[in-house]
This record gives sequence, C-alpha cells and structure tokens, in this order.
Amino acid sequence: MPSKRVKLLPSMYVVNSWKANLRIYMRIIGLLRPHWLPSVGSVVCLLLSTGLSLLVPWLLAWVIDVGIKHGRLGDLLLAAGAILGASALRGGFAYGQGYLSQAVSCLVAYDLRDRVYDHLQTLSFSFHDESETGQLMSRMTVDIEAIRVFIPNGLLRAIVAIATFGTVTIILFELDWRLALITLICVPVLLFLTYQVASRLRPLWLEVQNGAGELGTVMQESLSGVRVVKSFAREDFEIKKFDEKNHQLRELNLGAMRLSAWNQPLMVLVLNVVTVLVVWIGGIIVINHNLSLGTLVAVTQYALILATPVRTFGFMVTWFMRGLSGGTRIFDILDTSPNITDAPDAIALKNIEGHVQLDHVSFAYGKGHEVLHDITIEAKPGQIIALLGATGSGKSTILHLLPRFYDVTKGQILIDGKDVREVTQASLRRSIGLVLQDVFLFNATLRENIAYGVANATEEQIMAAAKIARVDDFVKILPDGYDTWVGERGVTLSGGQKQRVAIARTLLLNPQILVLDDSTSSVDMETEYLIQQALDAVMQGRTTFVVASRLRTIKNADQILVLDHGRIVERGTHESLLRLGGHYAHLYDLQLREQEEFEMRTLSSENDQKWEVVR
Ligand SMILES: Nc1ncnc2c1ncn2[C@@H]1O[C@H](COP(=O)(O)OP(=O)(O)OP(=O)(O)O)[C@@H](O)[C@H]1O
Repeated sequence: MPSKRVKLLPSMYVVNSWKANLRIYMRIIGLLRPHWLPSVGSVVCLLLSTGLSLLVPWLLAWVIDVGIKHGRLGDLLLAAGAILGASALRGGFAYGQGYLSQAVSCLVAYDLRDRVYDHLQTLSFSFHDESETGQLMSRMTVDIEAIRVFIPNGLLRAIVAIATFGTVTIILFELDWRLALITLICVPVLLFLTYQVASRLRPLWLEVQNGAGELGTVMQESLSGVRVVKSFAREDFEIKKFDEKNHQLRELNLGAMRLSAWNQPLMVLVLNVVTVLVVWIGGIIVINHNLSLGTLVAVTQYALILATPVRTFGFMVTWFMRGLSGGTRIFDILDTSPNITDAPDAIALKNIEGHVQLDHVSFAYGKGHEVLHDITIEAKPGQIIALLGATGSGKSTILHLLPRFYDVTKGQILIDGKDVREVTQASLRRSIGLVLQDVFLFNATLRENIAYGVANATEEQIMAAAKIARVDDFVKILPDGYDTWVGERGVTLSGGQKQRVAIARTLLLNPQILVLDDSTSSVDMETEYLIQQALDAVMQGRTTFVVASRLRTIKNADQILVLDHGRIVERGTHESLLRLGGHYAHLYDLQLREQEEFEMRTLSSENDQKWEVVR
C-alpha cells in the first residue's frame, strides 16, 4: 500500500532558529495560563524547598565554627533541630511541588488534546487529503506527552537550576570570593556542553517523533486494511514493512539516548573536578589560616548542591528538546487554518426549494491541474441529474463541490440563487444529503448509526427512515434488532446492508438536495433491487445529483450529463441521447444494454408465469 507523503507540515523537517524555538517555548508556557494558580503554587513550593536545602550548609558551617569550636553543646542541638526542621519542611514543599507540577502538566495535556482534536474537526478536506492518519494520531499522543513531561521535567527543573545557581553564586561570593570563582569555572563549561548536546539532540528527537508517526501510519494502514492484506496473502510484506520502520525508530531512539546518556556523566565529571579543586585550594587557604573550616565545608556542600540540578541537566536538555519537537509538530497543526471557512456575513440556508446551479465552474485540487472545466448545470427543484462518464472524468468531484468540501477555482455554485460561499457550512450541509459509494459506519448500534446526523431524532422518525430505506427487512432477523453493534466501519454488515443504513441515515436528515454516488455496485441482483427501491423512495420530491450506473436511475433522470476529461460533452434525456448516437450511446452499448436486456427477460418471464396462472 503506498503511503502518502506528508506535505502538510514542511517545517517539521526544518531545525528552527533560536528565536523560533524560543517562541515555541513561550507558547508552551502560555498553555499554563488557564492553570496559573497551581502553576504559581508549584513554583513557590519549588523555590521554598530549594531555599531550605540551601540553609543546611550554612547551618553546618555555623555548627563547626561556633558550636564545635567553642564546645557549645546547646548550639549543636539547636543546629541539629534546625537541620531536621528544614529537611522536614523541604520534604513537604517538594511533595507540593511534585504534585502540583504533575497535575498542571496533566491539565495542559488534556487541554491540548481537546484543542488539537477540535481543530482537526474544523480542517478542510484538502488538509485531510494530504495528512496521514498515523502521523496525526502520533501527534495526539506522543507529541502531547512530550509537551506534558517537558513541564515538570524540563521547565520546572530549569527554574530549580537557575534559582539554585543564582542563589549559590551569591552565597559563595559572600563566603569566599576565591572559592566562588573556582566553583563557577564550571558554568561556561557546562553551558558549552549543554549547547553542543542540545543542538545535536533537537534534530534527533524531531526524527524520533516523525519516525513514531510513520510507524503509526504503517500500523494504522495495515490494521484498517487487514482484509486486503489477508486476501492478497501479504502478511509477510506488512510484517517486513513494520519491522523496517520499527527498526529505524529503535536506532533513532538509541542514538538520541546515547547522546543524552553521554551528557550526564560529562557534566558530573566537570562538577567533581571543581569539587576537588575547591577542597584542594580551599584546604591550602584554611591551613594558611585565611579561611575557617566551617566555611570550607559550607563551600564544598554548596558545590555538591550545584551537582543536583547538574546531574539532571542531561535529562533536562532531553526534555527541552523533546518538548520543542513536540511543540513544533502540535503548533503546526493548530496554526493550519481551514481553507474553507464561513464568510463573516454568512447566512443560514433555510427552507430551500432545491434550485441548484453550477455556473461556469472550473476546479483544481490544491495546486494540481484543473480537473473540471467550465461546467454549467441547472437543476430545477425536484429534478434528477444523472452524471455519467469514464472513470476519472470528474463525476465525484462535482458532487464534492456541492456541499463545499472544496471551493471552486472559477465560476460559482448557487442554491436557490445564493452562492454556497455566502451561506454557513453547517446549514449548507444540513440541506444536502450525501450517500457515497464508500459507506462509512461508526462502531455503534444500527439505531445510533441511522440517527447520526440528527441528534434529537425520535424513535418513530428513525423507524420510518429505516422502513423506507429497506433497513427494516434485514434488521427483523437480527437477534438484537436495531441495538445490533455494527463493528468498526460496519464490518458485520454486508455491502448492500451498509448502503441501506447509509440511505436511512441521509433520509432522516430530510435534505432538500440529495447527492448520491452510486457509480459502482458490488451487490447481487436482489440487493440491487432493494437498494434501488430505497433510492427511488429517497429521491422523491428532492433535487438529486447522482453518479449513476443503474439503468433505471438513468432513465428516471430529467437530465443526463456525460462527462469526459472534466467537461460536459453531452446532455439530454435517455431517448434524446440514444438518438444522438454519441458518447452516451457508446456507454449504453458498453455498460447499460445488458441491464436493459436482463430487465426485458425478467419482465417477459414474469408475464409468461402470469399467463400460465391465467390458463
Ligand atoms: N483528493 C484528490 N486530490 C487530488 N486529485 C484528485 C482527488 N480526488 C480526485 N482527484 C483527481 O480528479 C480527477 C477526477 O476524479 P473523480 O474522482 O471526480 O472522477 P470520477 O469521474 O468520479 O471517477 P470514478 O468513476 O472512478 O469515481 C481524477 O484525475 C483524480 O485523479
């Protein structure tokens, strides 16, 4: 199965400038705004617990220089009590910070999932034509998770690191400027290392996240196309395809992990070297009586405290980079605006008669070449317009333009004299009922599927629609009746049954305009007959556009339009077009004559039987 290239998000593969990266971080931080209270609470807890941990070395210095030096036992006890108290308080604040930061991150992920999903629902057909389901699912899960974890593990740890570094620097200069300078040697080295690792990790994580999306696409395609896979006995091919992508993802992940793993010991090494230098040079200063022992102990303690955020620096960088790639991919979706939107002064279509005009319409998909050229059609209320033509001639495209799935490139489409671009999409789509060849049913009960388009449909309305669409015929023999679960995409129903459910679903909408893609039929003659009856009932009194392959529908049509390479080449009724002896007559000979002969034979055998009975 070919997989579509992701054209939708070109920036995915681009490593952004630092300004663009900063903007993404600022947008992620902006996501905290609705939850500002727990966010502020978590930062306050964090600063308090950091502050308390910085108190301990100072207390130690005091114990050594005052308590031990002067042999004051009371001071020792006081300091011990203070250290214990500070530690207990610190534990309390650390708990508060941990809980609040995790809670905030979950709330942000929840909001984001909602926002992305809602936004995906608003995006136009052209977006969904170009995007891959697996990639979108991966963004909804992997990328949002990356942003979620970035908040406690990246953002908050960075605040701890900055707060600790800032405070420890001030304290160190207060204690001894020489040792402070030695300790802070590590800062530029650590910054350099961080920059080096981050600039390599960022593209790696972007690749990992894209790889996860590609794997999702392969999995989604082969699972939803499992029947095709099995019918072509291509399981091995699918397994190999999945294995390759999985292997690629494993390698990318391992590469990113290796880089992250290197980062951390390197940083700890730098810090250990600094501690050794502090003890060595500080020791010499103490021996020369230029510094108290307590101060040296405090300085070494502070150097160790610096090690805590540094030890997590490696992880922090990783989470910063993952958050950045996740943010890039999520904001890419959120920044894609639907190219079909309601005009600011759009009006709602109400009580329409069903007068449809296509006025010199031309159309091209995206930036592709034109597939419809100068199409003009007028359907008076209640008329049936049948579209015929070779495959790829543009029949379905015309049907998709009516409910404004795409906008025309030239010309206009009018409904009761109103341009479809000047009315609200919701009212337009409520006025047009669609039954497409590729029926999609939801994993719900039959009743819920029929009622899908009308939220407040009554049981009577549902049953009436089901009866007209001949759904009732097969539901009667199902043990659970209308409560039967139809399975994913309606897999438990036959093709003809699914089609009748789709017809009932549209009928319930009671649209004034009908759009039917009835182009190919994979059902037996009896089902075909039932579907035909259902369709006849649905078409009654409604303006209908139908891509037809059934002779009866075509003969019933008020106008038959024959398309060729995106142009209308013939128009008329069945008889007039047959007399013309052009494209239609040719199509009739190729596809429809057989149906006519079959009908004639059936009719004459029915008549013979009747005569038998009479005799
Ligand atoms: N989503 C799309 N993006 C780009 N091109 C498309 C898209 N859908 C259809 N096309 C192209 O537009 C042209 C008309 O296709 P359309 O589906 O309207 O033909 P059709 O007459 O309905 O064919 P069929 O009888 O096989 O359904 C074809 O060349 C097709 O490749």
